[in-house]
Amino acid sequence: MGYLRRASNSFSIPKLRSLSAINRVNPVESRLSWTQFGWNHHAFCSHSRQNSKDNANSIDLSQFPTEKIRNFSIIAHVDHGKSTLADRLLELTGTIKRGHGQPQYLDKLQVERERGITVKAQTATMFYDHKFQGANDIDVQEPRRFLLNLIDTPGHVDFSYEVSRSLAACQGALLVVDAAQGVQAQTVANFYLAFESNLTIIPVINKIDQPTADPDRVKAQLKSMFDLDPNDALLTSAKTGQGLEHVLPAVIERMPPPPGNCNSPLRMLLLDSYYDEYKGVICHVAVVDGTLRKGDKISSAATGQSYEVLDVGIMHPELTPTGVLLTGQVGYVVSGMRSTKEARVGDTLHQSRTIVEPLPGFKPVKHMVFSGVYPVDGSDFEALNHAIERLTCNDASVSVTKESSTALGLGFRCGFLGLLHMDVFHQRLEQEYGAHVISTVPTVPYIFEYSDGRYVGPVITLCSERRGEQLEYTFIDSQRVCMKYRLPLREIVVDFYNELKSITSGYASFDYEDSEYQASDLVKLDLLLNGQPIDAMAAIVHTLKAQRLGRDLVEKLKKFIDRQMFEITIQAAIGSKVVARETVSAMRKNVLAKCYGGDVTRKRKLLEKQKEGKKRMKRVGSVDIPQEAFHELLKVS
Ligand SMILES: Nc1nc2c(ncn2[C@@H]2O[C@H](COP(=O)(O)OP(=O)(O)OP(=O)(O)O)[C@@H](O)[C@H]2O)c(=O)[nH]1
Repeated sequence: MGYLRRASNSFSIPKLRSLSAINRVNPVESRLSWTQFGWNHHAFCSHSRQNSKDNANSIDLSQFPTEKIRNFSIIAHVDHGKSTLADRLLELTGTIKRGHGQPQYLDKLQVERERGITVKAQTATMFYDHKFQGANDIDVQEPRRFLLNLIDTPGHVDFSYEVSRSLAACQGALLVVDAAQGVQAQTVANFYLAFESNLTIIPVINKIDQPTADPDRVKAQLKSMFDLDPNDALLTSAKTGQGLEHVLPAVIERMPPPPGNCNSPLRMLLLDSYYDEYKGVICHVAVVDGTLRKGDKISSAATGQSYEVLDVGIMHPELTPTGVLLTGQVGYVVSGMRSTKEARVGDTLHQSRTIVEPLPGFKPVKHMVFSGVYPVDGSDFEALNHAIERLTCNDASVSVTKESSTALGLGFRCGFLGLLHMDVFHQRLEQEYGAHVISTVPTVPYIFEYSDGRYVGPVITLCSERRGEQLEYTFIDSQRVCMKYRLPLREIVVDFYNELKSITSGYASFDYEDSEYQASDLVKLDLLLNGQPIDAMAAIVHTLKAQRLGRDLVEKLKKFIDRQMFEITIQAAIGSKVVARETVSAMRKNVLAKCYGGDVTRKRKLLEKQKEGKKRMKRVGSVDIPQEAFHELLKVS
């Protein structure tokens, strides 16, 4: 079994800062005396999905002061069952109909459904009636209705920015772990994200219906890695429904309510946004202090611009207007913002003409992979510009700057959090905006790590071949090991993950984070066509690998270039030194075809003239490089 996790000082194991204490601290315990209550509860369906539309404006949020609100996230490694668990909780509370025919309800994007992964965090508001019960069964109180905001987050490392932003609106997190697979890379990473945000963490061991489920082993891992009390773990099967009745009561009883002050001036955190053709930018917000009402005039702390609140409501799970959002509530606001530059994720929105201390916002994104994005057809530049504008409104973690290339024309240099993120971005551009793009070789620095038992040898070899430096080697249990490496990003950016998966039969998982820059023996490898450098194909490579890579690149490029009437040279060069060369020979026109017999001098003259002409063509001739060449070369370099 394999396991791979990130090389990070801040995430190194063991890192056990009184976790048990944190998990038990409930800031409002004394106020509500919750600790005296045991388990007992009933799920009352309060608002069905159908109703949510009919009940627009009829949901009275004033019934929900902060002590009746819980904001929590579901975090986990990829495929451990977050979205399925979210579905079940939405059904349990009547927020969506049971058997709504659309599994992973909160995975709304086409790309999420096609790939079966969560890419965007999604919030849904649920209502749940809960009965607190005392130590003896007679002491049961009347059910109280709670407003629960559930945020389903992505599991893949490339979208961890989504997770960290979502956690800013939460006071607790359900840490879902697959009962058979146990703790994996993103379990660790997400645990620490939640832990560092001071959230109350409830471990949920899911998929206990599987024949290979081993909840006791997972409990032991949770204890040894995170110091989480095994008795606090909930055992569930989001598939069969087993154990789910304990989840929301645990959320209500163990997690604290949001801490804000309803009497303070309004402060809300802009969590996310997306563009709607009719309404303009729709912002997802968490009201930290005060109250927001439809018609209010609000301002952005970042830009100073003011807006009128045109619509406000909750995601129940679709947009459901409520006319108001109170302290601690999470919802949406439409305020006539027209562009992404106005809706800045992490911004503080407040009542106009009121001075407030801006909220801390979010850590700036660190882009790991940069790649050029160009329209396939140069005349589509403006359309691509528009599409990227709209898409970045919904994906604040992409950086975009305009750039131009002699080979590809006008385009954009985009920064991504990883290759999957880059891939998903391209797919969304195509699916949601019909844009066809060419992307250039990804460039930039990375860092990561992993582990495994049986497969340790090949993994170590792979890392050494990729110029990795081992930093740590720890056993998680008898079958799993966690290895930390420092690797040049360039070495893992293209096919490292695939190779890792293949040499470990898919068992290894890995995570990474950036490390500081390091001095290295690097050169710029240029590709030249007829002596002209193709800037979009230039690469920074390690000196030791430059020659081999140069040879691979020119050989590969040769396959994509059609023969012309003139000879084409393809070269790889470091500065003025050519390290590899290939020639695409010219098609030869038979200029002597019409010379029947004739004297030798005339034939020679014709051949000389042809040679001259070809030289000229070679000088002025331009060579078409098909777009597949860019994709194929990306795989080589
Ligand atoms: N046997 C079993 N399968 C489950 C259970 N919960 C989820 N699954 C399956 O596990 C797979 C992954 O579930 P998801 O809910 O998409 O996992 P996720 O954690 O949201 O995945 P990402 O969004 O990609 O991070 C799906 O095929 C589910 O049907 C469970 O309790 N038991």
